[in-house]
Parts: sequence; structure tokens; C-alpha cells
Amino acid sequence: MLTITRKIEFDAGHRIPDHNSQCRNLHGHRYTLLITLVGEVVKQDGASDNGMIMDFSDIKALAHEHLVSLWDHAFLVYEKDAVVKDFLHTLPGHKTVVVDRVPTVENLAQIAFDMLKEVYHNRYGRALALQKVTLYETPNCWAEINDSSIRD
Ligand SMILES: Nc1nc2c(c(=O)[nH]1)N=C([C@H](O)[C@H](O)COP(=O)(O)OP(=O)(O)OP(=O)(O)O)CN2
Ligand SMILES: [Zn+2]
Repeated sequence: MLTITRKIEFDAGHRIPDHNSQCRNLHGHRYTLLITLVGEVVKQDGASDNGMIMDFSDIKALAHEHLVSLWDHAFLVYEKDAVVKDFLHTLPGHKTVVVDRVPTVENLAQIAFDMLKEVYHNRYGRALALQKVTLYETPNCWAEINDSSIRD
């Protein structure tokens, strides 16, 4: 199976409120998002994307529109983390994103996957699909989500 992967980096703050160590503190990461697509290679002489599954710049633009522009330089706070959520809401104009689950890399990867899956499905149907999302929280720690319905 032929796939392509686009890497996009962004910065965000978070904390894991019930963590038994450092991660309960407010802190941030430079996240690395890997978006893997599967699809047919365009075969159309004269087309800008001839020979491509999808132009890498278009993958970046879609990710920015639907996800990265929302999360970049935001603080991602769990909706039940009331003390931090309430504090952030006292800061005028602060970029806060309230998420419905603890912002671990597993949960953030799942949210990213679900958002992008829908975007690609609505736009391209079966011609082009999101196969996998990988999210690095640090260079050493990451989560991967595959679409189990896509087979070799
Ligand atoms: N399964 C998970 N474990 C942890 C998560 C997580 O999202 N899922 N998150 C954290 C912390 O938020 C932090 O991002 C990771 O910190 P740390 O383990 O210190 O990672 P480093 O790469 O900086 O570790 P080094 O020991 O410096 O290599 C914790 N756990
Ligand atoms: Zn962290």
C-alpha cells in the first residue's frame, strides 16, 4: 500500500491533573503531528498534483484550518479540571481549548484523528483517506492511531 505522510509541528500547553508526578504541573510541548494518507496517485498530465496522492502543502493547509490553528499556542485543558479552566477564563483573550478528556497524548491523538478523519471523508469520500495519525508529545513519547477499516 502506498501512503504519504506530512509532518506538522505546533506548541501547546497542558497538564494531567491527577498525574502522580511532574505532569500535574502546567507545562507545554512542541507537538509533532504526522498525518498519513492513503489513496490513488493522480495521473493527469498538466495537473499541479500529477504524480501525487495529495500535495503536501494542501495536507498542511487542511490540518491548519481544522486543527493546528486551533491548538497552536493554546492551553489544552480538561473540562473537569475546574481550577485551571476557571483560572484561564480570567485571562483576557487567552487561547484556551477545553477538551472533553484528559489531555494525554493518547487522547489528543484520538481527537486529532477523529477531526481529520471526518474532514477527509467529507471532502474526498473513498478516493483519499486518512490512514493514520501519530502525535509526538516529546521526541521520546508518542501515540499512533490507525484506521482499522483500511487494509493492505
Ligand atoms: N501514556 C502517557 N504517559 C504520559 C503522558 C501521556 O500523555 N501519556 N504524558 C506525560 C507528560 O505530560 C509528559 O508529556 C511526558 O513527560 P516525560 O515522561 O518526562 O517525557 P520526556 O520525553 O520529557 O522524558 P525523558 O525522561 O526526559 O526522556 C507523562 N506520561
Ligand atoms: Zn506533558
